[in-house]
Amino acid sequence: SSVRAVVILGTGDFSRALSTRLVANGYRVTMGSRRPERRNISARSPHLSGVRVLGQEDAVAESEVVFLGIPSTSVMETLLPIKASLRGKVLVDVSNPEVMTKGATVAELLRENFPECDVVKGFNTLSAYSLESGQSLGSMVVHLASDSSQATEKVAAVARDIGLQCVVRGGLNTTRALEDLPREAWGGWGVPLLVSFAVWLLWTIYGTWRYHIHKTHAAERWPVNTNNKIAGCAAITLLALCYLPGSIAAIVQLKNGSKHQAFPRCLDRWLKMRKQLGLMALASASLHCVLSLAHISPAYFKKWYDVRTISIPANQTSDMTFPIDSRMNWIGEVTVYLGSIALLLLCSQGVASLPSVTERLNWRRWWLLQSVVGHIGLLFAVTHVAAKVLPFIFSRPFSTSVQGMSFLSNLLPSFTLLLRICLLLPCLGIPLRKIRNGWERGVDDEEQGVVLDGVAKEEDEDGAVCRMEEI
Ligand SMILES: NC(=O)C1=CN([C@@H]2O[C@H](COP(=O)(O)OP(=O)(O)OC[C@H]3O[C@@H](n4cnc5c(N)ncnc54)[C@H](OP(=O)(O)O)[C@@H]3O)[C@@H](O)[C@H]2O)C=CC1
Ligand SMILES: [Cu+2]
Repeated sequence: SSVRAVVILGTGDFSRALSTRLVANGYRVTMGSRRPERRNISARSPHLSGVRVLGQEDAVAESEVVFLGIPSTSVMETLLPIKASLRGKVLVDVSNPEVMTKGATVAELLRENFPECDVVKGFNTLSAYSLESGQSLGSMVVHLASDSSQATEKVAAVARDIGLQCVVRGGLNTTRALEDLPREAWGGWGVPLLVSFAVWLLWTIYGTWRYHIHKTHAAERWPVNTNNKIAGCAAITLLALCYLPGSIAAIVQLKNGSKHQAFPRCLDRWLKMRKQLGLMALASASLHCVLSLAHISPAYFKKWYDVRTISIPANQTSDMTFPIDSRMNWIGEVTVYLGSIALLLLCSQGVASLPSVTERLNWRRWWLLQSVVGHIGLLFAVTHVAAKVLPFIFSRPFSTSVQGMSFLSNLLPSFTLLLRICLLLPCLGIPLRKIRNGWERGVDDEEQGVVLDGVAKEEDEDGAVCRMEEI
């Protein structure tokens, strides 16, 4: 069914944005207003020419599909007086309540009060701004909920006509969840942000104590010099926190002798936070890189440079020029190199985590990027920090090295890496693969039909879905 005419009640931001898209796609749009004579919509924008504004009751006669672009609080007072003329219409509730309300949603109230109408809830997750200006409309998704599949299809057809994708969510009893969607402002970022903040705070406190109280560096070195160390430590800590839970999950599976048991709740939540933790690691590493570039010089990184000294004879009488060039020594070069590669690999992770890229990766490439490239990135990061510590570890008291931020910050990442290497050893790696191919301890092997030499059948491999805990 192709509805080529649409009615929109209200002349506000949402109504005008939706009209712009509809008009551009050849729809005849009629708006319903409380004061139609004062709403010269077609004069407001050249994109809205041809849009007619009528009184609310007159407007609804123009199409079967009526979008309710009015505040949720005035939906009932607007519609009840014109109930008779709404008979048989499809009412599209786009509202997001200003305040959280308990009890029935607007859509549910509409169903109750307008039994002769079909009610569809949707479009509320869009913003008027993106609707009006969105260039890549293909990636914009509308969620629809309704008790009537015909009504849903009519609204979905309109949405598809203006370049939107539709997700059908179910009946009107799911509208509460739909209204909560835009409210989930943190969208899975709440806990990871808190964790990142805690990691940063910890290193800030330690770094400030270490350099400005214990070592008496001048306070003016705090913003760049000290913060650079803090950012580096935070980055590698967050990176470790991103890859540690995958290995812990593997250990849990080995211990259970099965992959069919649920992980402990906290591990499960930790596994789901990895993307966000990885992105926070990337942000911290980028800051570390910028700050490093800002002050990389022999004055700050003595140990990384061949420092040239000149001696002037005491009885010098005439002017002399001394060319001084301080090149980086091999420690400096290697450290910067390893750090740069680590950042590069981390960036590739960041790009791969963009939804538009993730959607286009098949599971195998995704696994390669997230797990293989990710662990190589961790390896580079760990060796980058180790290159700062190891060359000097014997030339100064061990207790001094241990207190250093580089040494401390590398403990957890090294442990994470070591754990992963252990899991690659045949004695653990082979049982783990068997478990991930479905083998269970304590179940008759013949009954399971799993390849027992531990090498998964290659044909199984490509058909399988990516297993989250493998990363
Ligand atoms: N703006 C956005 O980004 C989005 C908005 N929505 C939803 O769309 C609906 C409209 O939002 P939006 O366009 O931003 O709001 P606006 O305040 O910009 O517009 C609301 C319009 O509703 C009409 N209206 C009818 N009755 C009343 C009343 N009692 N009080 C005030 N206005 C009334 C008015 O038109 P007139 O004066 O001509 O009668 C007014 O222009 C809301 O339910 C909102 O939750 C959903 C997704 C995104
Ligand atoms: Cu570094």
